[in-house]
Amino acid sequence: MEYVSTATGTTTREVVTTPLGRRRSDLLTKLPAQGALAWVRDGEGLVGWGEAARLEVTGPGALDRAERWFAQWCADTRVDDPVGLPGSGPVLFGSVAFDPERGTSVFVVPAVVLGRRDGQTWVTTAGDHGDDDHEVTEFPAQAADASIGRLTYADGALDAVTWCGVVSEAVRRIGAGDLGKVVLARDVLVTADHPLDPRRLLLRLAARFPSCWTFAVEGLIGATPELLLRRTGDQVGSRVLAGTAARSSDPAADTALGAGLAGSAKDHAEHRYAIDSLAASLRPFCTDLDVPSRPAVLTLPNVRHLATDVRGTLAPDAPGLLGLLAAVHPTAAVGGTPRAAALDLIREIEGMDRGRYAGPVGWVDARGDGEFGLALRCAQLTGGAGGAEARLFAGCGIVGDSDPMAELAETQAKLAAVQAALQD
Ligand SMILES: C=C(O[C@H]1C=CC=C(C(=O)O)[C@@H]1O)C(=O)O
Repeated sequence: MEYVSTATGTTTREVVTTPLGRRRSDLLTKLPAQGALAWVRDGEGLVGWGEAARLEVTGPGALDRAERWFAQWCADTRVDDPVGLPGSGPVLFGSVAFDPERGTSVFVVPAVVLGRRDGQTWVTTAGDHGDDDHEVTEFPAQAADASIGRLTYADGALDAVTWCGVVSEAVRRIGAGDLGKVVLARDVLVTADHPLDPRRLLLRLAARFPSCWTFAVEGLIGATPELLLRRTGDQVGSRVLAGTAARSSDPAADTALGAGLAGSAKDHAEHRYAIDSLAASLRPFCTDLDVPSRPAVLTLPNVRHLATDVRGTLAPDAPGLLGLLAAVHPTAAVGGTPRAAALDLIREIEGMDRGRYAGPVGWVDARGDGEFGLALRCAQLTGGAGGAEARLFAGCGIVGDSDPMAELAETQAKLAAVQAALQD
């Protein structure tokens, strides 16, 4: 497909997608260490680097502004895209602040994108970049096995005991009838002996969590099991998670933990809030929305979750993907119910700036197709270029019968996803 903008009549930029046939090499090994952008699941997806365009945005209407900005960028660009698949042609990577009105959301159109879908691989180049930007470097996959030495952990905003006190306060507020559910998170700080190469972390996360979406945008790196919204044409989908159980290395105990989750009234209540919030905010934009009545159990190496896959058909006048994200985020998987009361309580008692943790992260293309997950099970690399520091995050849904110690243990099980990928 090729189209030339007539919006300005002066097309100066060009985006060219070139098919590369059926290749099997690992997309993540092609990334440079600096400015790595990634959205990969089970060997397919997109990786990008370099910046043809960039937008940092904060304040009311941040996502709608980003949507208009990318639409204009595409309208002013000559596109040559013979591949014509979701993710080919111009692509915008985004990492949205948990609170887009107060935090900064980052959007990047990469200079180079390598994509793979249904076994087909392509490369897209954007803007007036020299050949150097298009050169594909190779991070040796074995380098992911290299040690980064000792890791030292420190408390983030709150120590564990204080955080349990915050959970108790939330339980009290829920008991008092102020709200039904709130998600509370904590952070821990980690310092390594050697620089934290994002590619090492990405490769290790992708290998351990092939069913999760391994992502990187602006130093926020993780493998999330939760898909907030996928749009393909007029089809929209979401994988809603809430309700968690730990795993055990003892098979009988592990089976019992899984059965306990499947039968847990507390976890089903937590899950229901998340499903209802997504369905209520998405339904007005859909001609039909299929919400299964009972969740499935999703098993990951470190935890199990209650999971529901929601599917719908968008109405012809539905907003674009970024506009839809603005409508549905935050669901009660990361915020709470009622939404406004939960966000107020988070601001009042959580004691931490979430930044882009628990915000939407993913990509959208010029057709409006794209995928955004929730930035969970992630680390924000904080040490700058060649840095060896990171901030890790985990949160839990709190309902009326939550036990603070059990919630602390749940954050530890969730943090273990990134910790295991960092460690030797
Ligand atoms: C907020 C997080 O998880 C959410 C997603 C799945 C299960 C959750 C839970 O059971 O509490 C949380 O809602 C996190 O991992 O930081």
